[in-house]
Amino acid sequence: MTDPKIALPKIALKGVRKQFGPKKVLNGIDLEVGKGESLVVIGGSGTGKSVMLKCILGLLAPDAGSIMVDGVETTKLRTREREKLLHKFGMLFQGAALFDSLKVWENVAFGLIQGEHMPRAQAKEIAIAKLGAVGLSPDVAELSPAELSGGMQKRVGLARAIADEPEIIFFDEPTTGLDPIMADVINELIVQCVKDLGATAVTITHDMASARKIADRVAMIYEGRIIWTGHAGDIDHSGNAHVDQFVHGRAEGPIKMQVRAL
Ligand SMILES: Nc1ncnc2c1ncn2[C@@H]1O[C@H](COP(=O)(O)OP(=O)(O)OP(=O)(O)O)[C@@H](O)[C@H]1O
Repeated sequence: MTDPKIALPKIALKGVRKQFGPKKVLNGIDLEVGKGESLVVIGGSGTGKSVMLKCILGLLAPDAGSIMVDGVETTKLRTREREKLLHKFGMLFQGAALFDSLKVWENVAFGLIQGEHMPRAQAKEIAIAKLGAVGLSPDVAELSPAELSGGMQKRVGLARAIADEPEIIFFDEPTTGLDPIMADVINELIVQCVKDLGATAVTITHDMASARKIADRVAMIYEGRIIWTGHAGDIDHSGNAHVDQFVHGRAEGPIKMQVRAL
């Protein structure tokens, strides 16, 4: 008999809804991410990609629906259980979100020292090793984030995201603000780090070059629902007019952009 756990998705969302006042942002999200899979979520600005990630992390409570991680329902967890769950996650935020008051290595080691109460010397050793994994030399460890270029800051953010060797990593717009070559370097590092860790990855991005490089599978969100999922190699012949328009960046098509300020 096969073990049912083998087929268990790492993350499974079913009927997830979230609205702010009258504004319905998530309208019944159904999505599964397999263990060790790299899923890229694409979709226009303001379609709810970040809200979806925040719901998975428990930073926002969905109004309805189920979110399972490793087969465990997470929407009703108590604080302590949620803290335990959060140890499974690493996150690379849009804009890297580093603390300028801390040195680079202290940023990387932040979760190890604060979350796991690891001694500073040991955490520093790990931080320097993780900086090495993203191509930064030990002398960078002593600098302040303000002294680094945008690409280097992203590398530091990536080193921080992997420092704790998380099972799941979220990447929120990892290439925003980078030139195309540095974006490609970051994409390659993401692929390498995720592979080395054997982690499950969920990336949200508008950058199709990044999606093509990072994704095993792509999901498109539109009007609060996942309207298409498919293998990364299928995005150019998805058979879905919304995906086609987005992937090729056409102004004309079924997706109507809000051009006036709200
Ligand atoms: N805490 C909040 N309170 C009220 N509205 C919110 C809140 N968080 C998000 N929203 C709204 O939800 C909608 C979706 O936001 P979200 O940040 O998820 O979009 P996104 O798809 O990640 O966009 P982008 O690609 O531009 O980052 C937006 O209209 C936003 O204003």
